[in-house]
Amino acid sequence: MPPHTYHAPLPIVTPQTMGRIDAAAIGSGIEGYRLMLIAGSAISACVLEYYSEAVGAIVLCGPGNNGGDGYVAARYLAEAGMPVLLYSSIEPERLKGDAGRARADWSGPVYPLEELDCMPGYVVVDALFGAGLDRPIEGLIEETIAAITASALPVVAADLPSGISGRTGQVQGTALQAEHTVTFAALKPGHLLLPGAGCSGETHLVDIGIPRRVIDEHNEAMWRNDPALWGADLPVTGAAGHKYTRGHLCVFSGSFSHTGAARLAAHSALRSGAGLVTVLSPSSAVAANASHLTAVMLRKVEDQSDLDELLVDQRLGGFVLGPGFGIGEKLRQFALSIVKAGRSCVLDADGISAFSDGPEMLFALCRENPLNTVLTPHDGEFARLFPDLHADAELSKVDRARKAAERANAVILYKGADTVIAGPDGRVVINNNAPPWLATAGSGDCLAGIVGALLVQQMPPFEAAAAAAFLHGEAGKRAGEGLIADDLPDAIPPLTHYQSDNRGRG
Ligand SMILES: NC(=O)C1=CN([C@@H]2O[C@H](COP(=O)(O)OP(=O)(O)OC[C@H]3O[C@@H](n4cnc5c(N)ncnc54)[C@H](O)[C@@H]3O)[C@@H](O)[C@H]2O)[C@H](O)CC1
Ligand SMILES: [K+]
Repeated sequence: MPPHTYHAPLPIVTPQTMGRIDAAAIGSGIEGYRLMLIAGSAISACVLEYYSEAVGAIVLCGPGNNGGDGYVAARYLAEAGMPVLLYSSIEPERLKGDAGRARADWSGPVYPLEELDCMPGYVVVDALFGAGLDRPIEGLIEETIAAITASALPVVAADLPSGISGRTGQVQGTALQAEHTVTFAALKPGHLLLPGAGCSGETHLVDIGIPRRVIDEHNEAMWRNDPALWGADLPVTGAAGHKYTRGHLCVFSGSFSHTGAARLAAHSALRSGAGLVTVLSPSSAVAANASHLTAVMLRKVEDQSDLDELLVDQRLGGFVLGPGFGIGEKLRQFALSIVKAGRSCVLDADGISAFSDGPEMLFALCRENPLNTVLTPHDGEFARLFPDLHADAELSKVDRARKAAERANAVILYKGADTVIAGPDGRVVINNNAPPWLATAGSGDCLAGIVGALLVQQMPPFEAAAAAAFLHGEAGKRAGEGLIADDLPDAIPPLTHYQSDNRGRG
Protein backbone atom coordinates (compact mmCIF):
# COMPACT_ATOMS: atom_id res chain seq x y z
CA MET A 1 0.00 0.00 0.00
CA PRO A 2 1.47 3.39 -0.90
CA PRO A 3 1.87 5.52 2.25
CA HIS A 4 0.11 8.45 0.63
CA THR A 5 -3.62 8.81 1.14
CA TYR A 6 -5.43 9.95 -1.97
CA HIS A 7 -7.94 12.73 -2.08
CA ALA A 8 -8.91 15.48 -4.44
CA PRO A 9 -6.25 18.19 -4.79
CA LEU A 10 -7.00 21.41 -2.91
CA PRO A 11 -8.14 24.22 -5.19
CA ILE A 12 -6.77 27.72 -4.59
CA VAL A 13 -8.95 30.70 -5.43
CA THR A 14 -8.30 34.43 -5.34
CA PRO A 15 -10.40 36.53 -2.91
CA GLN A 16 -12.23 38.00 -5.89
CA THR A 17 -13.35 34.55 -7.02
CA MET A 18 -14.14 33.63 -3.42
CA GLY A 19 -16.59 36.54 -3.41
CA ARG A 20 -18.26 35.07 -6.49
CA ILE A 21 -18.37 31.64 -4.87
CA ASP A 22 -20.03 33.15 -1.76
CA ALA A 23 -22.54 34.93 -3.94
CA ALA A 24 -23.30 31.78 -5.96
CA ALA A 25 -23.74 29.73 -2.78
CA ILE A 26 -26.04 32.35 -1.28
CA GLY A 27 -27.88 32.66 -4.62
CA SER A 28 -28.51 28.92 -4.58
CA GLY A 29 -30.40 29.28 -1.31
CA ILE A 30 -27.69 28.93 1.33
CA GLU A 31 -28.11 31.64 3.95
CA GLY A 32 -25.11 33.99 4.20
CA TYR A 33 -25.37 34.33 7.96
CA ARG A 34 -25.28 30.57 8.28
CA LEU A 35 -21.89 30.53 6.50
CA MET A 36 -20.67 33.18 8.93
CA LEU A 37 -21.89 31.18 11.94
CA ILE A 38 -19.94 28.12 10.79
CA ALA A 39 -16.87 30.27 10.04
CA GLY A 40 -17.01 31.87 13.48
CA SER A 41 -17.54 28.56 15.25
CA ALA A 42 -14.49 27.12 13.46
CA ILE A 43 -12.38 30.03 14.69
CA SER A 44 -13.56 29.55 18.28
CA ALA A 45 -12.92 25.80 17.99
CA CYS A 46 -9.35 26.51 16.89
CA VAL A 47 -8.80 28.85 19.86
CA LEU A 48 -10.23 26.30 22.30
CA GLU A 49 -8.17 23.47 20.81
CA TYR A 50 -4.80 25.22 20.85
CA TYR A 51 -5.15 27.79 23.64
CA SER A 52 -7.36 26.14 26.26
CA GLU A 53 -4.92 27.37 28.93
CA ALA A 54 -5.27 31.04 27.88
CA VAL A 55 -6.50 33.54 30.50
CA GLY A 56 -8.96 34.82 27.90
CA ALA A 57 -9.41 35.93 24.31
CA ILE A 58 -8.92 39.41 22.86
CA VAL A 59 -11.12 39.55 19.74
CA LEU A 60 -10.33 42.33 17.25
CA CYS A 61 -13.18 43.10 14.85
CA GLY A 62 -12.86 45.13 11.63
CA PRO A 63 -15.45 46.94 9.49
CA GLY A 64 -16.57 44.08 7.21
CA ASN A 65 -17.65 40.45 7.28
CA ASN A 66 -14.27 39.39 8.64
CA GLY A 67 -15.28 41.41 11.70
CA GLY A 68 -18.60 39.54 11.62
CA ASP A 69 -16.73 36.26 11.94
CA GLY A 70 -15.02 37.79 14.98
CA TYR A 71 -18.35 38.59 16.72
CA VAL A 72 -19.56 35.04 16.12
CA ALA A 73 -16.29 33.56 17.43
CA ALA A 74 -16.49 35.84 20.49
CA ARG A 75 -19.99 34.58 21.30
CA TYR A 76 -19.02 30.90 21.01
CA LEU A 77 -15.86 31.43 23.08
CA ALA A 78 -17.84 33.20 25.81
CA GLU A 79 -20.44 30.41 25.76
CA ALA A 80 -17.60 27.92 26.22
CA GLY A 81 -16.57 29.79 29.36
CA MET A 82 -13.59 31.75 28.06
CA PRO A 83 -13.37 35.41 29.19
CA VAL A 84 -13.62 37.59 26.05
CA LEU A 85 -12.64 41.21 25.46
CA LEU A 86 -13.97 42.43 22.12
CA TYR A 87 -12.54 45.52 20.40
CA SER A 88 -13.93 47.10 17.25
CA SER A 89 -12.14 49.34 14.73
CA ILE A 90 -15.42 51.20 13.95
CA GLU A 91 -18.56 52.15 15.88
CA PRO A 92 -20.37 48.82 16.01
CA GLU A 93 -23.66 50.37 14.82
CA ARG A 94 -22.06 50.91 11.42
CA LEU A 95 -21.75 47.17 10.71
CA LYS A 96 -24.18 46.08 8.02
CA GLY A 97 -25.65 42.86 6.69
CA ASP A 98 -24.47 39.57 8.17
CA ALA A 99 -21.77 41.35 10.19
CA GLY A 100 -24.46 43.62 11.69
CA ARG A 101 -26.49 40.56 12.59
CA ALA A 102 -23.45 38.91 14.21
CA ARG A 103 -22.89 42.06 16.27
CA ALA A 104 -26.54 42.11 17.34
CA ASP A 105 -26.20 38.50 18.53
CA TRP A 106 -23.19 39.45 20.72
CA SER A 107 -24.43 40.47 24.15
CA GLY A 108 -21.10 41.45 25.70
CA PRO A 109 -19.47 44.89 25.67
CA VAL A 110 -17.71 46.30 22.61
CA TYR A 111 -14.65 48.42 23.32
CA PRO A 112 -13.06 50.86 20.89
CA LEU A 113 -9.73 49.72 19.50
CA GLU A 114 -8.01 52.71 21.16
CA GLU A 115 -8.55 51.03 24.53
CA LEU A 116 -6.77 47.80 23.62
CA ASP A 117 -4.55 46.49 26.40
CA CYS A 118 -2.39 43.50 25.40
CA MET A 119 -2.60 41.68 28.72
CA PRO A 120 -0.30 38.73 29.27
CA GLY A 121 -1.83 35.28 29.00
CA TYR A 122 -4.46 36.22 26.43
CA VAL A 123 -4.85 34.84 22.92
CA VAL A 124 -5.71 37.30 20.12
CA VAL A 125 -8.41 36.58 17.53
CA ASP A 126 -7.63 38.68 14.46
CA ALA A 127 -10.88 39.49 12.65
CA LEU A 128 -9.83 42.92 11.38
CA PHE A 129 -9.51 42.22 7.66
CA GLY A 130 -9.80 39.16 5.47
CA ALA A 131 -10.61 38.91 1.80
CA GLY A 132 -11.73 42.54 1.61
CA LEU A 133 -8.39 44.20 2.41
CA ASP A 134 -7.93 46.57 -0.50
CA ARG A 135 -5.36 49.17 0.60
CA PRO A 136 -2.39 49.52 2.92
CA ILE A 137 -3.11 49.48 6.65
CA GLU A 138 -2.30 52.72 8.44
CA GLY A 139 -3.18 54.84 11.46
CA LEU A 140 -4.77 53.27 14.52
CA ILE A 141 -4.88 49.75 13.05
CA GLU A 142 -1.22 49.97 12.14
CA GLU A 143 -0.47 50.96 15.75
CA THR A 144 -2.66 48.11 17.03
CA ILE A 145 -0.75 45.59 14.93
CA ALA A 146 2.55 46.99 16.21
CA ALA A 147 1.34 46.68 19.82
CA ILE A 148 0.23 43.06 19.37
CA THR A 149 3.48 42.18 17.64
CA ALA A 150 5.46 43.78 20.49
CA SER A 151 3.37 41.90 23.08
CA ALA A 152 4.17 38.54 21.43
CA LEU A 153 0.65 37.31 22.29
CA PRO A 154 -0.37 34.34 20.10
CA VAL A 155 -2.69 35.23 17.22
CA VAL A 156 -5.41 33.16 15.54
CA ALA A 157 -6.38 34.83 12.26
CA ALA A 158 -9.83 34.69 10.69
CA ASP A 159 -9.43 33.87 6.99
CA LEU A 160 -6.09 35.70 6.54
CA PRO A 161 -3.69 37.47 8.87
CA SER A 162 -4.75 41.12 8.68
CA GLY A 163 -2.48 43.02 6.32
CA ILE A 164 -1.80 40.06 4.01
CA SER A 165 -3.26 40.28 0.52
CA GLY A 166 -5.15 37.08 -0.19
CA ARG A 167 -4.40 37.50 -3.89
CA THR A 168 -0.64 38.04 -3.76
CA GLY A 169 0.54 37.11 -0.26
CA GLN A 170 2.17 40.55 -0.05
CA VAL A 171 2.03 42.77 3.03
CA GLN A 172 -0.23 45.81 2.64
CA GLY A 173 1.46 48.33 4.89
CA THR A 174 1.89 46.06 7.88
CA ALA A 175 0.64 42.60 8.87
CA LEU A 176 -0.01 40.42 11.88
CA GLN A 177 1.99 37.26 12.45
CA ALA A 178 -0.46 34.45 13.22
CA GLU A 179 0.23 31.08 14.82
CA HIS A 180 -2.95 29.68 13.25
CA THR A 181 -5.11 30.85 10.37
CA VAL A 182 -8.61 29.48 9.90
CA THR A 183 -9.80 29.91 6.34
CA PHE A 184 -12.98 28.95 4.59
CA ALA A 185 -14.07 26.89 1.58
CA ALA A 186 -10.77 27.14 -0.37
CA LEU A 187 -7.16 28.21 0.14
CA LYS A 188 -6.16 31.63 -1.17
CA PRO A 189 -2.79 32.33 -2.86
CA GLY A 190 -1.88 34.49 0.15
CA HIS A 191 -1.80 31.39 2.38
CA LEU A 192 0.89 29.76 0.23
CA LEU A 193 2.89 32.61 -1.31
CA LEU A 194 5.53 34.44 0.70
CA PRO A 195 5.49 36.42 2.89
CA GLY A 196 1.81 35.56 3.52
CA ALA A 197 2.60 31.87 3.99
CA GLY A 198 5.02 32.74 6.77
CA CYS A 199 2.52 35.11 8.47
CA SER A 200 -0.31 32.53 8.35
CA GLY A 201 1.34 30.02 10.68
CA GLU A 202 -0.56 26.74 10.48
CA THR A 203 -3.43 27.11 8.02
CA HIS A 204 -6.68 25.25 8.69
CA LEU A 205 -9.08 24.94 5.77
CA VAL A 206 -12.69 24.61 6.96
CA ASP A 207 -15.73 23.47 5.01
CA ILE A 208 -18.43 26.01 5.89
CA GLY A 209 -21.13 24.35 3.81
CA ILE A 210 -20.43 25.79 0.37
CA PRO A 211 -20.93 22.82 -1.96
CA ARG A 212 -17.79 21.53 -3.68
CA ARG A 213 -19.68 21.78 -6.96
CA VAL A 214 -19.91 25.57 -6.58
CA ILE A 215 -16.18 25.83 -5.83
CA ASP A 216 -15.33 23.63 -8.83
CA GLU A 217 -17.53 25.71 -11.14
CA HIS A 218 -15.39 28.74 -10.29
CA ASN A 219 -12.04 26.95 -10.45
CA GLU A 220 -9.08 29.06 -11.53
CA ALA A 221 -6.93 26.07 -12.61
CA MET A 222 -4.83 26.61 -9.49
CA TRP A 223 -4.08 23.99 -6.85
CA ARG A 224 -1.82 23.26 -3.96
CA ASN A 225 0.80 20.80 -5.21
CA ASP A 226 -0.28 17.30 -4.34
CA PRO A 227 0.27 13.78 -5.69
CA ALA A 228 -3.45 13.67 -6.47
CA LEU A 229 -2.65 16.03 -9.39
CA TRP A 230 -0.01 13.87 -11.05
CA GLY A 231 0.09 10.46 -9.33
CA ALA A 232 -1.64 8.86 -12.31
CA ASP A 233 1.01 10.23 -14.69
CA LEU A 234 4.00 8.91 -12.79
CA PRO A 235 6.00 6.36 -14.79
CA VAL A 236 5.32 2.75 -13.92
CA THR A 237 7.93 0.11 -14.53
CA GLY A 238 6.11 -3.00 -15.58
CA ALA A 239 7.57 -6.52 -15.51
CA ALA A 240 8.44 -6.19 -19.20
CA GLY A 241 10.32 -2.92 -18.68
CA HIS A 242 14.04 -2.56 -19.30
CA LYS A 243 16.45 0.34 -18.99
CA TYR A 244 15.65 1.84 -22.40
CA THR A 245 11.89 1.94 -21.75
CA ARG A 246 12.72 3.94 -18.60
CA GLY A 247 14.31 6.64 -20.71
CA HIS A 248 17.78 8.00 -21.32
CA LEU A 249 18.66 11.43 -19.95
CA CYS A 250 21.77 13.44 -20.81
CA VAL A 251 23.16 16.05 -18.44
CA PHE A 252 25.72 18.59 -19.64
CA SER A 253 28.74 19.12 -17.44
CA GLY A 254 30.60 22.40 -17.10
CA SER A 255 34.32 22.81 -17.58
CA PHE A 256 37.11 21.27 -15.48
CA SER A 257 36.33 23.19 -12.27
CA HIS A 258 32.52 23.18 -12.66
CA THR A 259 31.53 19.53 -12.85
CA GLY A 260 29.75 18.87 -9.53
CA ALA A 261 26.40 20.38 -10.54
CA ALA A 262 25.97 17.99 -13.46
CA ARG A 263 26.79 14.97 -11.30
CA LEU A 264 24.23 16.03 -8.66
CA ALA A 265 21.60 16.32 -11.40
CA ALA A 266 22.63 13.01 -12.97
CA HIS A 267 22.60 11.11 -9.67
CA SER A 268 19.18 12.58 -8.81
CA ALA A 269 17.87 11.53 -12.22
CA LEU A 270 18.93 7.90 -11.74
CA ARG A 271 17.27 7.89 -8.30
CA SER A 272 14.12 9.29 -9.93
CA GLY A 273 13.79 6.28 -12.16
CA ALA A 274 15.55 7.26 -15.39
CA GLY A 275 16.80 4.04 -17.02
CA LEU A 276 20.08 5.53 -18.24
CA VAL A 277 21.83 8.79 -17.47
CA THR A 278 24.87 10.12 -19.33
CA VAL A 279 26.97 13.09 -18.34
CA LEU A 280 28.09 14.98 -21.45
CA SER A 281 31.44 16.50 -20.71
CA PRO A 282 33.86 18.82 -22.48
CA SER A 283 37.27 17.12 -22.99
CA SER A 284 38.85 19.24 -20.26
CA ALA A 285 36.49 17.77 -17.66
CA VAL A 286 36.28 14.13 -18.79
CA ALA A 287 38.93 12.98 -16.31
CA ALA A 288 37.34 14.90 -13.42
CA ASN A 289 33.92 13.44 -14.18
CA ALA A 290 35.25 9.92 -14.80
CA SER A 291 36.84 9.78 -11.37
CA HIS A 292 33.43 10.41 -9.71
CA LEU A 293 30.94 8.44 -11.80
CA THR A 294 29.89 4.82 -11.60
CA ALA A 295 26.27 4.09 -12.52
CA VAL A 296 26.09 7.32 -14.50
CA MET A 297 27.74 7.09 -17.93
CA LEU A 298 30.10 9.60 -19.48
CA ARG A 299 30.59 10.88 -22.99
CA LYS A 300 32.69 13.65 -24.46
CA VAL A 301 30.74 16.47 -26.08
CA GLU A 302 33.04 19.30 -26.98
CA ASP A 303 31.23 21.19 -29.68
CA GLN A 304 28.15 21.45 -31.86
CA SER A 305 29.22 18.64 -34.19
CA ASP A 306 29.51 16.26 -31.20
CA LEU A 307 26.01 17.25 -30.12
CA ASP A 308 24.58 16.91 -33.64
CA GLU A 309 25.99 13.39 -33.80
CA LEU A 310 24.37 12.59 -30.45
CA LEU A 311 20.97 13.94 -31.48
CA VAL A 312 20.76 11.32 -34.23
CA ASP A 313 20.20 8.71 -31.51
CA GLN A 314 16.47 8.92 -30.87
CA ARG A 315 16.79 7.01 -27.62
CA LEU A 316 18.34 10.05 -25.99
CA GLY A 317 15.02 11.49 -24.90
CA GLY A 318 15.98 14.47 -22.82
CA PHE A 319 18.69 16.88 -21.76
CA VAL A 320 19.48 18.96 -18.70
CA LEU A 321 21.45 22.03 -19.68
CA GLY A 322 22.76 24.85 -17.55
CA PRO A 323 24.05 23.78 -14.14
CA GLY A 324 27.72 24.82 -13.99
CA PHE A 325 27.83 25.13 -17.78
CA GLY A 326 28.81 28.78 -18.19
CA ILE A 327 26.90 31.49 -20.01
CA GLY A 328 27.64 31.99 -23.69
CA GLU A 329 26.94 31.27 -27.33
CA LYS A 330 27.79 27.58 -26.92
CA LEU A 331 24.97 27.13 -24.42
CA ARG A 332 22.49 29.02 -26.58
CA GLN A 333 23.31 26.95 -29.66
CA PHE A 334 23.11 23.69 -27.70
CA ALA A 335 19.73 24.63 -26.21
CA LEU A 336 18.26 25.68 -29.54
CA SER A 337 19.38 22.52 -31.32
CA ILE A 338 17.93 20.30 -28.57
CA VAL A 339 14.57 22.04 -28.63
CA LYS A 340 14.59 22.07 -32.43
CA ALA A 341 15.27 18.33 -32.45
CA GLY A 342 12.08 17.86 -30.45
CA ARG A 343 13.80 16.52 -27.35
CA SER A 344 12.78 17.26 -23.80
CA CYS A 345 14.93 19.99 -22.36
CA VAL A 346 15.35 21.27 -18.82
CA LEU A 347 17.00 24.68 -18.84
CA ASP A 348 18.31 25.59 -15.41
CA ALA A 349 20.72 28.15 -13.95
CA ASP A 350 23.12 29.30 -16.74
CA GLY A 351 20.67 27.71 -19.18
CA ILE A 352 18.26 30.52 -18.27
CA SER A 353 20.69 33.38 -17.73
CA ALA A 354 22.30 32.74 -21.13
CA PHE A 355 19.09 33.94 -22.80
CA SER A 356 18.78 37.21 -20.84
CA ASP A 357 19.69 39.31 -23.86
CA GLY A 358 17.20 37.80 -26.25
CA PRO A 359 15.04 34.79 -25.47
CA GLU A 360 12.75 35.25 -28.50
CA MET A 361 14.41 32.58 -30.64
CA LEU A 362 14.12 30.05 -27.81
CA PHE A 363 10.49 30.94 -27.16
CA ALA A 364 9.66 30.68 -30.87
CA LEU A 365 11.23 27.22 -31.10
CA CYS A 366 9.30 26.17 -28.02
CA ARG A 367 6.10 27.22 -29.77
CA GLU A 368 6.93 24.94 -32.71
CA ASN A 369 7.86 22.07 -30.40
CA PRO A 370 5.36 22.32 -27.60
CA LEU A 371 5.47 20.16 -24.49
CA ASN A 372 9.25 19.84 -24.55
CA THR A 373 10.80 22.49 -22.38
CA VAL A 374 10.84 23.20 -18.67
CA LEU A 375 12.57 26.33 -17.36
CA THR A 376 13.52 26.30 -13.67
CA PRO A 377 14.43 29.88 -12.68
CA HIS A 378 14.97 31.13 -9.16
CA ASP A 379 13.95 34.71 -8.54
CA GLY A 380 17.15 36.30 -9.88
CA GLU A 381 17.08 34.21 -13.05
CA PHE A 382 13.39 34.95 -13.52
CA ALA A 383 14.16 38.67 -13.32
CA ARG A 384 16.83 38.29 -16.01
CA LEU A 385 14.57 36.43 -18.44
CA PHE A 386 11.29 38.27 -17.73
CA PRO A 387 12.36 41.70 -16.40
CA ASP A 388 9.00 43.37 -17.13
CA LEU A 389 6.98 40.69 -15.34
CA HIS A 390 9.36 40.70 -12.39
CA ALA A 391 9.17 44.48 -12.03
CA ASP A 392 5.36 44.67 -12.18
CA ALA A 393 4.40 45.12 -8.52
CA GLU A 394 0.73 44.45 -9.27
CA LEU A 395 1.44 40.84 -10.22
CA SER A 396 1.58 37.95 -7.77
CA LYS A 397 4.17 35.20 -8.15
CA VAL A 398 1.35 33.10 -9.64
CA ASP A 399 0.53 35.80 -12.21
CA ARG A 400 4.20 36.15 -13.11
CA ALA A 401 4.73 32.42 -13.57
CA ARG A 402 1.55 32.11 -15.62
CA LYS A 403 2.44 34.98 -17.96
CA ALA A 404 6.01 33.73 -18.31
CA ALA A 405 4.83 30.22 -19.25
CA GLU A 406 2.47 31.64 -21.83
CA ARG A 407 5.19 33.84 -23.32
CA ALA A 408 7.86 31.13 -23.33
CA ASN A 409 5.53 28.33 -24.52
CA ALA A 410 7.21 26.27 -21.83
CA VAL A 411 6.55 25.06 -18.32
CA ILE A 412 7.95 27.48 -15.75
CA LEU A 413 9.08 26.08 -12.42
CA TYR A 414 9.60 29.33 -10.51
CA LYS A 415 11.69 28.33 -7.51
CA GLY A 416 11.71 29.61 -3.96
CA ALA A 417 10.33 28.58 -0.60
CA ASP A 418 6.98 29.06 -2.36
CA THR A 419 7.77 27.38 -5.70
CA VAL A 420 5.13 28.01 -8.37
CA ILE A 421 4.76 25.75 -11.41
CA ALA A 422 2.84 27.14 -14.38
CA GLY A 423 1.99 25.61 -17.74
CA PRO A 424 1.48 27.50 -21.00
CA ASP A 425 -2.17 26.38 -20.80
CA GLY A 426 -2.69 28.47 -17.64
CA ARG A 427 -2.62 25.69 -15.05
CA VAL A 428 -0.75 26.56 -11.85
CA VAL A 429 0.31 24.72 -8.72
CA ILE A 430 1.93 26.18 -5.63
CA ASN A 431 4.30 23.86 -3.82
CA ASN A 432 4.47 24.03 -0.04
CA ASN A 433 6.25 20.91 1.19
CA ALA A 434 9.84 22.20 1.06
CA PRO A 435 11.64 22.44 4.41
CA PRO A 436 13.72 25.62 4.87
CA TRP A 437 17.00 23.70 4.91
CA LEU A 438 16.39 22.62 1.30
CA ALA A 439 17.76 26.02 0.23
CA THR A 440 21.39 24.93 -0.01
CA ALA A 441 24.08 25.00 -2.70
CA GLY A 442 23.41 22.35 -5.35
CA SER A 443 19.80 21.75 -4.34
CA GLY A 444 18.53 23.24 -7.61
CA ASP A 445 20.83 20.98 -9.64
CA CYS A 446 19.16 17.96 -8.01
CA LEU A 447 15.72 19.36 -8.84
CA ALA A 448 16.67 19.83 -12.51
CA GLY A 449 17.79 16.20 -12.62
CA ILE A 450 14.49 14.97 -11.17
CA VAL A 451 12.51 16.97 -13.75
CA GLY A 452 14.67 15.57 -16.56
CA ALA A 453 14.26 12.01 -15.31
CA LEU A 454 10.46 12.27 -15.25
CA LEU A 455 10.41 13.84 -18.73
CA VAL A 456 12.40 11.00 -20.31
CA GLN A 457 10.01 8.57 -18.65
CA GLN A 458 7.25 10.17 -20.74
CA MET A 459 5.60 12.21 -18.05
CA PRO A 460 3.90 15.34 -19.48
CA PRO A 461 6.03 18.40 -18.62
CA PHE A 462 3.60 20.23 -16.32
CA GLU A 463 2.99 17.10 -14.28
CA ALA A 464 6.72 16.25 -14.37
CA ALA A 465 7.65 19.68 -13.01
CA ALA A 466 4.99 19.56 -10.28
CA ALA A 467 5.95 16.03 -9.28
CA ALA A 468 9.65 16.93 -9.26
CA ALA A 469 9.11 19.92 -6.96
CA PHE A 470 7.13 17.71 -4.59
CA LEU A 471 9.65 14.83 -4.64
CA HIS A 472 12.46 17.35 -4.07
CA GLY A 473 10.61 18.72 -1.01
CA GLU A 474 10.03 15.21 0.33
CA ALA A 475 13.70 14.37 -0.23
CA GLY A 476 14.61 17.47 1.77
CA LYS A 477 12.41 16.33 4.64
CA ARG A 478 13.81 12.81 4.55
CA ALA A 479 17.43 14.00 4.48
CA GLY A 480 16.62 16.29 7.41
CA GLU A 481 17.95 19.51 8.82
CA GLY A 482 21.58 20.24 7.98
CA LEU A 483 21.46 18.36 4.71
CA ILE A 484 23.91 19.11 1.92
CA ALA A 485 22.94 18.62 -1.71
CA ASP A 486 25.03 15.43 -1.88
CA ASP A 487 22.49 13.84 0.52
CA LEU A 488 19.48 14.68 -1.62
CA PRO A 489 19.61 12.14 -4.49
CA ASP A 490 19.60 9.17 -2.12
CA ALA A 491 16.73 10.69 -0.11
CA ILE A 492 14.36 10.90 -3.09
CA PRO A 493 11.36 8.73 -2.17
CA PRO A 494 10.36 5.85 -4.46
CA LEU A 495 7.88 7.02 -7.08
CA THR A 496 5.59 4.12 -6.24
CA HIS A 497 4.72 5.92 -2.97
CA TYR A 498 2.73 8.41 -4.97
CA GLN A 499 1.32 6.36 -7.82
CA SER A 500 -2.44 6.56 -7.95
CA ASP A 501 -3.20 4.49 -11.01
CA ASN A 502 -1.68 1.59 -12.91
CA ARG A 503 -1.27 3.30 -16.22
CA GLY A 504 1.77 1.17 -17.07
CA ARG A 505 4.24 2.37 -19.66
CA GLY A 506 6.17 -0.85 -20.25
N1 LIG B 1 -15.41 32.97 2.31
C1 LIG B 1 -16.59 32.73 2.83
O1 LIG B 1 -17.25 31.87 2.39
C2 LIG B 1 -17.08 33.55 3.92
C3 LIG B 1 -16.34 34.62 4.36
N2 LIG B 1 -16.72 35.42 5.33
C4 LIG B 1 -15.80 36.37 5.87
O2 LIG B 1 -15.94 37.54 5.15
C5 LIG B 1 -14.68 38.09 4.87
C6 LIG B 1 -14.75 39.03 3.72
O3 LIG B 1 -15.63 40.06 4.09
P1 LIG B 1 -15.59 41.50 3.41
O4 LIG B 1 -16.61 42.31 4.09
O5 LIG B 1 -15.70 41.35 1.97
O6 LIG B 1 -14.12 42.03 3.68
P2 LIG B 1 -13.30 42.35 5.02
O7 LIG B 1 -14.11 42.09 6.22
O8 LIG B 1 -12.01 41.67 4.91
O9 LIG B 1 -12.99 43.91 4.94
C7 LIG B 1 -13.69 44.81 4.11
C8 LIG B 1 -13.84 46.17 4.78
O10 LIG B 1 -12.58 46.68 5.18
C9 LIG B 1 -12.33 47.93 4.54
N3 LIG B 1 -10.90 48.01 4.30
C10 LIG B 1 -10.19 47.31 3.42
N4 LIG B 1 -8.87 47.57 3.53
C11 LIG B 1 -8.75 48.47 4.54
C12 LIG B 1 -7.65 49.15 5.15
N5 LIG B 1 -6.41 48.92 4.73
N6 LIG B 1 -7.87 50.00 6.14
C13 LIG B 1 -9.13 50.24 6.57
N7 LIG B 1 -10.23 49.64 6.04
C14 LIG B 1 -10.04 48.77 5.04
C15 LIG B 1 -13.20 47.91 3.33
O11 LIG B 1 -13.50 49.22 2.90
C16 LIG B 1 -14.43 47.18 3.85
O12 LIG B 1 -15.23 48.05 4.63
C17 LIG B 1 -13.82 36.90 4.65
O13 LIG B 1 -12.46 37.21 4.78
C18 LIG B 1 -14.33 35.97 5.75
O14 LIG B 1 -13.66 36.23 6.94
C19 LIG B 1 -18.10 35.36 5.86
O15 LIG B 1 -18.10 34.87 7.15
C20 LIG B 1 -19.02 34.46 5.00
C21 LIG B 1 -18.39 33.23 4.54
K1 LIG C 1 -8.09 38.46 9.73
